[in-house]
Amino acid sequence: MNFHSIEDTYTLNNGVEIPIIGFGTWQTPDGDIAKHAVEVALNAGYRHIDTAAAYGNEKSVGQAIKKSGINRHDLFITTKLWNADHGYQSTKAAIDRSLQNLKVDYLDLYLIHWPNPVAMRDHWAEANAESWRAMEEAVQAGKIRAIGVSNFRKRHLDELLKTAEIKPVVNQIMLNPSDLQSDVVKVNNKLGLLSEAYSPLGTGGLLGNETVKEIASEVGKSPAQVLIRWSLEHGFLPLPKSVHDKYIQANVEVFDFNLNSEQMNKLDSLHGVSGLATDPDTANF
Ligand SMILES: NC(=O)C1=CN([C@@H]2O[C@H](COP(=O)(O)OP(=O)(O)OC[C@H]3O[C@@H](n4cnc5c(N)ncnc54)[C@H](OP(=O)(O)O)[C@@H]3O)[C@@H](O)[C@H]2O)C=CC1
Ligand SMILES: O=C1CO[C@H](CO)[C@@H](O)[C@@H]1O
Repeated sequence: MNFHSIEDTYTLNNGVEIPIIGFGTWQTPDGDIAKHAVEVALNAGYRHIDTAAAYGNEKSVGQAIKKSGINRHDLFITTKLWNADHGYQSTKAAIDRSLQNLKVDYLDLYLIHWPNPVAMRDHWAEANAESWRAMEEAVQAGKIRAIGVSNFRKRHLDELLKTAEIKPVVNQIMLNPSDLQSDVVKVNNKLGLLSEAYSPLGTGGLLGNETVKEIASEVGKSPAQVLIRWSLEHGFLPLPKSVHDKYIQANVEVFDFNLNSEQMNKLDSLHGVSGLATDPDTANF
């Protein structure tokens, strides 16, 4: 893939442009830490922030965005519907709550966080369909520009598409050399969904891997930069998270090198070294 800068975008299947790297915020504590991290990210050139109601930091993300003075239209903000809020009425309320927390008039992308919460296990398909209907209405009302899913597998997508009038644009899944999830990526591609790569660094667990370190020294970059570049080379959209200024900055300095096919193959063969994606049908939340 031929990317040149953090300003490059992918085009979603509804025509909306999405910046090719998003700033992750899971486990970024609400308050000063989240505000500072987002501020540093925006200064470093990130324009795409990935948060979720479940991360508990939407308010701080919103405050940092406001303080930055960056034009709202130059930002891309994603948040997600938490498991407790599935269903038509609850989803409507959850969307309004996220808008209120973030202090924005619209969201760029809103995702169903998990397809099969424990509390919905006997009626997950109906719950997703109802949540989706509320999300579609929010699109019609101008509250959301694009809607998508996260942690969905083929069966969840097939069910959703039976009733969806607006097609999902994104499936955000765990994607890194430890789990390529080729079956899910294949389905995403077939359906025209962009694969967003969460935990691109294996939540930090891949950074000490010998193969990753060896390739990092071959190309003169850090392990994190190699993993983020790996994601882009695959056509995924990586969402690296950090609360440290120097890492936040370094994680977007990935446009001055490439990985050759031998290096990509070596990384692709690291299956399981840092765990596998959680099965959404048995996940305990
Ligand atoms: N939809 C979903 O279900 C999920 C979505 N996500 C999204 O994806 C994002 C990223 O995934 P996440 O699992 O958080 O983790 P990442 O794979 O992005 O790894 C983050 C970890 O790596 C460390 N780190 C980051 N950059 C560097 C660097 N350059 N050098 C050394 N260490 C570094 C961070 O430390 P430190 O912060 O201390 O700097 C942190 O411990 C999330 O924040 C969230 O937005 C994640 C999980 C599930
Ligand atoms: O985004 C996420 C971060 O971690 C959570 C677990 O604690 C997940 O539920 C969720 O997918």
